[in-house]
Amino acid sequence: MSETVVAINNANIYQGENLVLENVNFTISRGEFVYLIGKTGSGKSSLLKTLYGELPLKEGTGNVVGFDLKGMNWKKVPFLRRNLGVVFQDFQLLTDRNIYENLKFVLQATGWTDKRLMEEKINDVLDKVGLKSKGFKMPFEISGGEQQRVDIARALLNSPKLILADEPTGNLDPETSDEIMQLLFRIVKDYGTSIIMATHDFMVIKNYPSRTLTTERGKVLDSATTAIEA
Ligand SMILES: Nc1ncnc2c1ncn2[C@@H]1O[C@H](COP(=O)(O)OP(=O)(O)OP(=O)(O)O)[C@@H](O)[C@H]1O
Repeated sequence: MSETVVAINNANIYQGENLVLENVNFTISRGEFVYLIGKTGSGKSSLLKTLYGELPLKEGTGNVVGFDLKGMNWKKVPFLRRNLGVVFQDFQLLTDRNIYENLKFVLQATGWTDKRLMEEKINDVLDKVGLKSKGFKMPFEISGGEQQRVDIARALLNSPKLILADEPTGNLDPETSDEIMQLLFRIVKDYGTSIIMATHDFMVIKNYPSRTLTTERGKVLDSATTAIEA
């Protein structure tokens, strides 16, 4: 039996008083890559926000990397986040320091203190994303694709079992998107990380087919259990 990293059962997802998604049910196993697609405003971000504790789960049950979402105390949310990697399209690096120092800043903010361990970890994640020799570069000295790689490196810092990626190829040209997709699929294969990636990029889905969750008319359809067109 493979390890379950996300289990959502009979969940209703709200934005304030508004019900956005109803009766959501899905599980994701270790090492699965799952797309999250759907029209603008159909609830993708709301679902991702629920998974990383930004929106409370009011109805139904949810477990993400061992954390119970239902009734989660806000004090626990940082611990959940430390066990997740989050990648956004509009991620901004701190412009006053190089890439290495940007990553060190994140480690320190999540409780790391040992200098040698931090150095090892930063070199490790930069190596994983193919930027080992670029740690000394300032943010303005690297390309959009490299910035996205740094964001993925940042997401890997705390060795998460699950990465949530919201449109990670949204601002990239097709060739650079392709490189980012290869990197994400390699992370899944090599480290058994699970990834949920929200996207509008159908070229990417065509070139890298995988299980797909679709938000549509207040429901989440799952290609693993429903016959839907991706
Ligand atoms: N902070 C908020 N407060 C109130 N309503 C919100 C908020 N954010 C989103 N909504 C509403 O919730 C619904 C779902 O929005 P959501 O952002 O989850 O959609 P989405 O599928 O991620 O869209 P996009 O593809 O544009 O990112 C929409 O009706 C939206 O207007």
